[in-house]
Amino acid sequence: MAIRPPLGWPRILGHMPSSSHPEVTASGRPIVEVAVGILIKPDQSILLGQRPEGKPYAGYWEFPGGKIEIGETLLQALQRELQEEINVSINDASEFLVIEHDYPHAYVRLHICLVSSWVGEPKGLENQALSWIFKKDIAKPSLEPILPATLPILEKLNAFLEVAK
Ligand SMILES: Nc1nc2c([nH]c(=O)n2[C@H]2C[C@H](O)[C@@H](COP(=O)(O)OP(=O)(O)OP(=O)(O)O)O2)c(=O)[nH]1
Repeated sequence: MAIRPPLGWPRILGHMPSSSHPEVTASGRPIVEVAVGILIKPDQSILLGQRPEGKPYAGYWEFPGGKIEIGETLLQALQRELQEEINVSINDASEFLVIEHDYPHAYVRLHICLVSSWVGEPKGLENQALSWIFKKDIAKPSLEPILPATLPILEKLNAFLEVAK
């Protein structure tokens, strides 16, 4: 797993990570670019959702988000995924982390964004369960199982919130 901060990237999330010729790993696997949103309330609780039936790792907890389509900016992909999955609309987000993970089903690059303001009450439009996690539980939520690449995000977020307080 590789973790790197998105230093020097435009804060407006205006870049287009997906292309018709995706980047490939050293072993030739295409890199799937994914937009991930961490909804965070003023009390610093955050939203997790359970992956719906029919997807790889169904039932695992994750942050809302999904694959970035060709020609979409990161912000556009995040706006679309949050609307489709949890019925909220957003105008802005800030990049937090980029993480890559090699799953059996795909090699993914997660563009993780913090979302502190949205319109609408989050609701699982794909029949998925949603759960708010209190700040004190972010490092080790009691929800199980959690997607392998999502666990280090929770640890990084917890460390970030500790430093930022
Ligand atoms: N949304 C999301 N995806 C994550 C997280 N952690 C993690 O490893 N992933 C992986 C799982 C998937 O391989 C990939 C997201 O793809 P997806 O299958 O959910 O995307 P999608 O909603 O566009 O799905 P579809 O159109 O193929 O049905 O990223 C996370 O916290 N949130």
